Amino acid sequence: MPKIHLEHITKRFGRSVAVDNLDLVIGDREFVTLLGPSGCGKTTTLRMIAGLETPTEGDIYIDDRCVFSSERGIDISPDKRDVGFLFQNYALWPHMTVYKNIAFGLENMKWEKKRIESRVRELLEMLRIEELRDRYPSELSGGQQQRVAIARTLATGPKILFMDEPLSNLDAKLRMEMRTELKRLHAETDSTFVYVTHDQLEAMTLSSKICLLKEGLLQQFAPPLEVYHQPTNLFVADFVGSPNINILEVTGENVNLDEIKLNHKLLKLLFTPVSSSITVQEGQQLLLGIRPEDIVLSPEGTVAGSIYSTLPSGMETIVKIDLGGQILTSVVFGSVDFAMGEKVRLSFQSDKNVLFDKKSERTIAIGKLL
Ligand SMILES: Nc1ncnc2c1ncn2[C@@H]1O[C@H](COP(=O)(O)OP(=O)(O)OP(=O)(O)O)[C@@H](O)[C@H]1O
Repeated sequence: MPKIHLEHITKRFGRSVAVDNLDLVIGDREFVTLLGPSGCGKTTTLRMIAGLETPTEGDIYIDDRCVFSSERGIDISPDKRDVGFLFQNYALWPHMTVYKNIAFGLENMKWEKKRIESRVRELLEMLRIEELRDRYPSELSGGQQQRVAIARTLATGPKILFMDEPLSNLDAKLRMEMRTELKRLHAETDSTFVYVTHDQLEAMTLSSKICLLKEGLLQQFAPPLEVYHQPTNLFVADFVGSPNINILEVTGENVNLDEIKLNHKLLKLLFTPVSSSITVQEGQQLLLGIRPEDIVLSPEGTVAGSIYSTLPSGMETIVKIDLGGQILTSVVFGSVDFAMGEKVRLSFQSDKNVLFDKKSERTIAIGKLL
């Protein structure tokens, strides 16, 4: 049964459209990330589902119950939607111990003392902070405070947990650690997680599904690897992945989904159109997307290029290759070193290269280069 259902949700602030006719079905116990550049409507979407913002148009259902309908005049308040929040500023009450901070909501709900004790113990254990139970927030590190805040939010067992950039105040190492914890936590609770971030890596690693927005418009709603390998358009392909996907201009007259010309070399294409209605016209301008990790440097490579620069970082090396004026980025596992200008040969190992129509920027086919 779908847990959250958005139908034709639009939010306008004056004349500007923050969210534009959004349809979304978030399944029970999913970990959905709202992803996109600053101002694309992520927070507004999250706040509308939570009941903190009123949509201009549309309907929202939670567990088949209508919690908002612009036409029918329904608007259920946040406290009656059975949801929990975890925001960037997760301020704990400074005069309360960790135990008290977590127990507070349960005391308000008039739970019995014994039941509260066992629930708090369970959460302290789940978040691995048992030894912190009698400390005050000022005696905790940022990461520890964040764990307590998560425990406090989870205490009442909300069906949906909303998180708006909850890790953005933490340093890189702690953020990584908390990502691991959040993913583990999601598996351990029965809650559906709706998470806002502009960090594509965070979205890729955490989510069961990514909802990628641009200027209030949904670009793609799919599992992370589908977004990565089968992007619906150029924006999506470019937004996920680091280093970014390579985009090459492909000369029109050589393209009919059979062959392309790349740096004077004809390459055979084994591509499958994303829809049966797609045809490529003679002379149509196309863009070819190749992920950096799919470029293999070897003497047997089919295409010739020269080294533009080499950036080793220990675990991997980013190698920039000049291909007749177009600079290609490739990632090689481990340390390699090339001289600037050195001649190399390369081939494309993946069957997930993407062909876009240059004008509409839509994906038209995915496949292999021979
Ligand atoms: N209360 C408001 N009044 C007017 N405009 C608003 C209001 N809240 C948001 N907006 C506008 O709506 C658009 C979407 O904002 P939103 O906060 O949802 O974006 P976001 O994707 O979460 O961005 P960020 O990553 O920067 O937080 C932006 O153009 C923003 O300026």
